[in-house]
Amino acid sequence: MGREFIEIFEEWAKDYDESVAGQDPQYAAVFANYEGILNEVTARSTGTVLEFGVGTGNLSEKLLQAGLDVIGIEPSQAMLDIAKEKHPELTVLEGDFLTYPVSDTPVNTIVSTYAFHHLTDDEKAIAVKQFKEILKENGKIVFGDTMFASEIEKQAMIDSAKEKGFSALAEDLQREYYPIIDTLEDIFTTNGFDIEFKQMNHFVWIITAIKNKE
Ligand SMILES: C[S@@+](CC[C@H](N)C(=O)[O-])C[C@H]1O[C@@H](n2cnc3c(N)ncnc32)[C@H](O)[C@@H]1O
Repeated sequence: MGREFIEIFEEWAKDYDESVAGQDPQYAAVFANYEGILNEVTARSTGTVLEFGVGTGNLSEKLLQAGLDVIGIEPSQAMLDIAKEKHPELTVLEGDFLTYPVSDTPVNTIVSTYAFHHLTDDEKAIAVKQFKEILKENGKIVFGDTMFASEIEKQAMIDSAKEKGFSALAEDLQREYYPIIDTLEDIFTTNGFDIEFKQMNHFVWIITAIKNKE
C-alpha cells in the first residue's frame, strides 16, 4: 500500500537535485523557496526525528546540521543510494509511510517534505493513527507538501499548468493524491492532533500537528 509511484522515483533520482534547484521549468513553482521550506521544517523539529521519503537527503542534511538524531525511511532504492552516498553518516532504512522498521527509540518529531501526497486520503488517515502511537508526549508531525485550499483551487492550478504547456505537472496533479486542506485537518484532528498550516509557495504548505494530551 502507498508504493504505487516508486517507479517514478527510481527514474527521477539521478536528476532530482536539478529539479529542486528549479532547473525543470514545469516544477519551478512547486520547488520555489525549496531551501526555505526545508529550513522551516528543520526549525520546527526537535530531538529524535523520523523522516519519511528522504529522497536524496536534502532535508536530512539540514536536520543533521541542526544536531538532531535522524532516522530516515525511503522506499526507492535509487533515492536511498544517493542519500547514503551524499550523507554516509545518515541512517536510512527501507520502508514507507505505512510500513517501516519501528525501533524502540521514542520519537519527538516526524517530518517529511514533498512525499505525503503519495498516500490516498484513507492511507493518510492510517499513517497518522500509527504516528500517534510512536510519538512521545507533546511529539509533533511537521510535513511540507503540495495541498490546496479547495477543489476549485486545485482544478484552477491543473488548468493553469495545461495552459502553460506543463503537461507533466498537470498529469502529476491529477494522478497523485494532493489533498484539500480541510481533509487533512479532519484526518489530524480526528486522530488526536492540534494542527496549523502555513503557506510557503503557490503549491506547498507546512503543517505542524502536535499530539494532544488525552
Ligand atoms: C518528491 S520526493 C521528495 C524527497 C525529499 N523529501 C525532498 O523534499 O526533496 C518524494 C519522495 O517520497 C518517496 N515516496 C514515494 N512514495 C512513498 C511512500 N509511500 N512512503 C514514503 N516515501 C515515499 C519517493 O521515493 C521520493 O523519495
